[in-house]
Amino acid sequence: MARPKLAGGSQKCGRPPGPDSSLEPYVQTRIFKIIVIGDSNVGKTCLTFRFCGGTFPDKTEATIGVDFREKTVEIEGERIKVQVWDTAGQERFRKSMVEHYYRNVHAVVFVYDVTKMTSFTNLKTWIEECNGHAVPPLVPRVLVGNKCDLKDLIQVPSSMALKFADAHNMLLFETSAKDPKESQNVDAIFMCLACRLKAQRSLLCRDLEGRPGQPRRLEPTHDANGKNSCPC
Ligand SMILES: Nc1nc2c(ncn2[C@@H]2O[C@H](COP(=O)(O)OP(=O)(O)OP(=O)(O)O)[C@@H](O)[C@H]2O)c(=O)[nH]1
Ligand SMILES: [Mg+2]
Repeated sequence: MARPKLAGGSQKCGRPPGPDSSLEPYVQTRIFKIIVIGDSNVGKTCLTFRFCGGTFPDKTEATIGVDFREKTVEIEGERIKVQVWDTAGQERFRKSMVEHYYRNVHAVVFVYDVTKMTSFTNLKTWIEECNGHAVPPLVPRVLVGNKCDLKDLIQVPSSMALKFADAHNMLLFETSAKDPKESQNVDAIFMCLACRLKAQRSLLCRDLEGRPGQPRRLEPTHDANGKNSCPC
């Protein structure tokens, strides 16, 4: 079984101390660890394939343990490595790995299959598992209904999914890993999370840089036009 390369610990602000402060700033690529969770067969592997590789795989097999995929994206001039953990949906292929999934996670994507009601009702179990691993409330979560291309087979109405997403403070994306016309929508899932994380971590850095004993205030980041820089 693949041993996970553990992410985290590399999100430093500023630059390391150096002998010559006139040198170019040392640029460290930040890594955001995003885990993709949900029942077996909902399309987690295909969604991560679509985002990281831009294609829909001809054939997939049940994921064993975890598969890692990566994509480097640029947000407001900063290169960020999005490290996607494609987890196993089948209990027997995930049980020894669960602790690794949640350790130092930065964001969580919950996936269900819009053509399979049980994959939607099982979401509460996945959320319980996530909560049981003490994932901090600041870690953003999104809900993804996959296989929207199978229009005649839809069992989970959008209204029901939206209500659930609202109740759990998540954004909802309904999409298809298979339909190439949906590829931007698939990208948006991960880009939205990366933008949020970047914004959050800028606040955190600014907060940590505050002088000890000084009052600290967290404010949203804005671009040059004064707009909030997150697209979602
Ligand atoms: N029609 C359609 N089929 C899809 C879509 N996404 C995935 N599939 C199919 O669904 C099946 C399961 O996809 P996977 O991505 O392997 O599912 P998984 O969630 O990774 O499953 P586990 O690894 O067992 O947890 C495959 O036959 C895919 O071809 C989609 O958007 N539309
Ligand atoms: Mg898989």
